[in-house]
Amino acid sequence: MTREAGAPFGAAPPSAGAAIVTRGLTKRFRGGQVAVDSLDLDVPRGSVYGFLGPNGSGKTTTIRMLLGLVAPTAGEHTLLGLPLAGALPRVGALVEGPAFYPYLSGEANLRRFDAADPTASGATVRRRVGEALDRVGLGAAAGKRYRNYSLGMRQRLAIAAALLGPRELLVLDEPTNGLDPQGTREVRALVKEIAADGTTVFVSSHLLAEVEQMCTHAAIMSTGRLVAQGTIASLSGGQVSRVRIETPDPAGAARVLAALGLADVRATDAEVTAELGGHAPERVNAALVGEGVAVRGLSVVRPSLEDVFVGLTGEGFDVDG
Ligand SMILES: Nc1ncnc2c1ncn2[C@@H]1O[C@H](COP(=O)(O)OP(=O)(O)OP(=O)(O)O)[C@@H](O)[C@H]1O
Repeated sequence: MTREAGAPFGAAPPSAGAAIVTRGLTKRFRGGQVAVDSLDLDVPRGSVYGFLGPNGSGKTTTIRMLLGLVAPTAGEHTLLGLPLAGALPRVGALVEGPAFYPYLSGEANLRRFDAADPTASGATVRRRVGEALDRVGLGAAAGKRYRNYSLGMRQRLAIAAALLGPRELLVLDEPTNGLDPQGTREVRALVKEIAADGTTVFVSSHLLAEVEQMCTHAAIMSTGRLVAQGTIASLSGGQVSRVRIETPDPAGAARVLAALGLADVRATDAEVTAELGGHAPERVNAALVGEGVAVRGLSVVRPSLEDVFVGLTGEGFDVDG
């Protein structure tokens, strides 16, 4: 690939508003295993971008390449439209969380953490630590010892450590992993708050439901390859919605749906489903009732990211969380 003067890449120029762009990003470990295979990511600014894939699909390796912690075998990337060195001061990251001292307070831990950063100014540390603690909702617990923090508070402190400077992009590797349900809720809410303040958040997860709840966009990884990316709505919209009718008269309902022109009508003992297509559910209901078919329930089943993932890869997925 030839590099044009002034342009980060010679081919497929990234959009101006991109927070992260990768082109052909590849990592092959010694021994020949390809952990990440020619990855082309486009992460828009302002998005909460879910980087979704089962364990071992290459998420952590990608994040480590994005942050310069491991060298790519091939490919290129920019953060905030800049090469890595220029961008990193504006990027906060949580990868394999920082180790905190259990006997020190949250505030003292952040001060120690900040002191280890040669680019951080000692003159502003008090203010920056205070602001980071407030931002993650730990202002009132700043003086409490770390060992007395709940799991959610510990993870929020780790995120505070990533927010000790002004950040335009926050990269979080599986931030809810190992948390209890309360901690998980706290971290998800915090991610949304940080994004609402205008920071782009790139967050990896192996949990589909989590990405659907928390993110505006997603990329789906499978064994090192990107199988889809886009807004959550566009990813789910690639598959068709179905209407489901609960009825004591499935045969009658199936006839009405077929007569209306709905495709793929399937009847069981107590319900009928069909592809909704462009039909309005209320009209389907009216037609059924008009034809004397008793309707106990009518619902529209929208495809989830799980359906998309299974359709694209044939693999199952963790759906809890
Ligand atoms: N240093 C390494 N040397 C050799 N292989 C590695 C190394 N690091 C990761 N791998 C392999 O690369 C593949 C991708 O791993 P990676 O950790 O990036 O996946 P992941 O999606 O983040 O999964 P997890 O959530 O389990 O960390 C895996 O098969 C892993 O075993």
